[in-house]
Amino acid sequence: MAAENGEDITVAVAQKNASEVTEETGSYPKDLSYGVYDCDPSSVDPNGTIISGIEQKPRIVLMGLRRSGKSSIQKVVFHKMSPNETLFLESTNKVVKEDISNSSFVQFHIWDFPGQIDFFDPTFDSENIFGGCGALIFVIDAQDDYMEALERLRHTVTRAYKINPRINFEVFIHKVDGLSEDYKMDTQRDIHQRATDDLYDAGFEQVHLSFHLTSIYDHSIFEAFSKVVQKLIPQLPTLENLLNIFISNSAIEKAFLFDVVSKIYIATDSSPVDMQSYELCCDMIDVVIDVSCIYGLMSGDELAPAFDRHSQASIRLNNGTVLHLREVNRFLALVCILRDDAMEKQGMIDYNFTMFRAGIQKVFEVRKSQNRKMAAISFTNENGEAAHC
Ligand SMILES: Nc1nc2c(ncn2[C@@H]2O[C@H](COP(=O)(O)OP(=O)(O)OP(=O)(O)O)[C@@H](O)[C@H]2O)c(=O)[nH]1
Repeated sequence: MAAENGEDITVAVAQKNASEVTEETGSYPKDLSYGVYDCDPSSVDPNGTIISGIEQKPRIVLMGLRRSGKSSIQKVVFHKMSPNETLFLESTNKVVKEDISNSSFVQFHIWDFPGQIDFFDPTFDSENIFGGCGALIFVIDAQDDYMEALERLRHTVTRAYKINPRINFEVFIHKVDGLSEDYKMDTQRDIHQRATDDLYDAGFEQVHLSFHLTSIYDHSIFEAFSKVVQKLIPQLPTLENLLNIFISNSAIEKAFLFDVVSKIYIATDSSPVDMQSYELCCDMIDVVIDVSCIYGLMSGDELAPAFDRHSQASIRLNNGTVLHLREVNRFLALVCILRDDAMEKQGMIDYNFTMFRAGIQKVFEVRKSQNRKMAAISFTNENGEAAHC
């Protein structure tokens, strides 16, 4: 098989029942998600049990001027829409609320707001919208004049901050595919400077904005979304720590923990992320799923998932690098980049991976039991009477 850059690669995909499968670890149950974000009395019963289906998930709000690209981002990242198809998307004229949780580990609600939303409209319930918001993504079209967008950004951020100072404010400087490298950097610097100056002048110098250069035509939008989602995962430092321990003991150069469906990485080790490595790992997931769909399913088994507990693959590039993928649970895959010679110690990698996987399972079990306890406490005060959060 030939890679885009002309490198020859060999693909070895271990499928169901393949003899190379070294250990049987089983998949985690679906409810080992990253947990309840805010304690909402309506989402737990008086016994403290989280009522399935209405579990409170982090909310991500997408805002920005009309045609800035909000709906396209959502469709490309979570619905596998091809970027060219977004040309035919109609303008959104009401809030579109979506629950991203059907088949993925990355679970949250995403609210896509129409471009010209009027904050003074009595139907715009700021308290409710910003009150339960985990991240506010403000999309700015970098190919357009952005002065109006900056004005709207200041207005949105100040209003949201007054209601909920815990919101993570993320600015997507979007559609940068049309800009040269130099112009991209200049635009980012300019937008950064103006946005922070505006907030300073408005007396909100304590508000922190994060900036991301994005485009739906490359992996930058997935990378930016990964960073947004990671901030909403309370267990992130533990996951990073586990990854650090795993790679340093297995002679691995870089490891990403991916949500397979969205290709968002929910954690990586502490070495810097370079876009090329991230793109390679994303492409590897596509290859594994495609090969699994074609050759991995047994006849009469068409409805079986392409990604399951036996999924693992190694792709050897001709520059001495190997990409190695392992299933962690039904939704998560570990994708590692390592040197060819490190693969000689496959037994050690397998053993460390089993430990890593068990560690991850424990992290989510602890989180789950903590959530249950919190929910129970919120329903009984010290006199044993029913109380509210
Ligand atoms: N070049 C380029 N065009 C993009 C990008 N993202 C979105 N677009 C285009 O921008 C246009 C507007 O996209 P939408 O997603 O409808 O914008 P929106 O912000 O949801 O618009 P409203 O619903 O009116 O608020 C579409 O034609 C998209 O194809 C990008 O990264 N690069």
